[in-house]
Amino acid sequence: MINHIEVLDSSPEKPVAARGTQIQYQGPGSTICSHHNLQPVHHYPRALLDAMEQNAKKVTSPSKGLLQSEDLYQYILETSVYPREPDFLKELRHVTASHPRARMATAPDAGQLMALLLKLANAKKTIELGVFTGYSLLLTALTIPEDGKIIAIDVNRETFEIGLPVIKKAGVADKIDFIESEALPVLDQLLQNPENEGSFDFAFIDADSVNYWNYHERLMKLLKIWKQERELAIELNKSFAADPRIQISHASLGDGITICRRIY
Ligand SMILES: C[S@@+](CC[C@H](N)C(=O)[O-])C[C@H]1O[C@@H](n2cnc3c(N)ncnc32)[C@H](O)[C@@H]1O
Repeated sequence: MINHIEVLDSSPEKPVAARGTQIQYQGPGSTICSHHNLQPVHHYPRALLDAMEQNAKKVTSPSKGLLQSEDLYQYILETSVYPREPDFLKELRHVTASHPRARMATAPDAGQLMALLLKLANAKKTIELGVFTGYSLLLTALTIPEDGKIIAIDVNRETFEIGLPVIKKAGVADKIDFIESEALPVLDQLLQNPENEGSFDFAFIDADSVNYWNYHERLMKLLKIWKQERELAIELNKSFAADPRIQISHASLGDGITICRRIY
């Protein structure tokens, strides 16, 4: 069962003090996160750094992902990603393409995964650190429900404004509270209000990698703690029992199986 999700973008193209990606999954009451481990680059073996450089060269435009072959990456984009990419996101991607730092934008294949995680987490209240022109922000806004909210923080409002017309056209600008600021003080300010503790369903961290650990520590307080599976199961069983639209059989098999038949 996935609860809140913290996603940290760990592209090696970012101006970072560390390289390497750690992906972590914890079971029930879970957190999924990937982040740079905080070792300076020179702590890595030379051979590993050389291999990383070779990989970076092999993957050309758009040079996202860790695939060894550009053809394979293109195949994935063309087969599974572009056909399902919402038109407003395509438009935002094209608007961003001429920007000299266009490569900072979330890649569409990463976006596809992020949309899935947002849905799996049933995310409604989210926070994003590092907006750039807004690809991941628009994706989040399109994915969360009508009454969902996103706090989006970036030091640079100018780049946010490049994508803003598309966000407005998509009709999701009302879900976004953009804050032009360094991310850390905003997180600290959010933590001043106890109501914000444990209130966010999803966080996307895509700003300055040197601060990822600082962000992570604060987000551990801001993100929701998911109820344990047992509590959820008890609540769910109560709701099933009270739901007149279904006929149920709660069988004492294993640790319990409920079979529902829709009758209304
Ligand atoms: C990789 S880009 C974000 C890409 C974006 N998520 C997207 O999908 O296009 C990183 C952004 O982080 C912002 N940034 C860098 N340091 C920051 C900080 N300390 N606080 C807030 N934003 C920061 C930069 O201005 C830049 O727009």
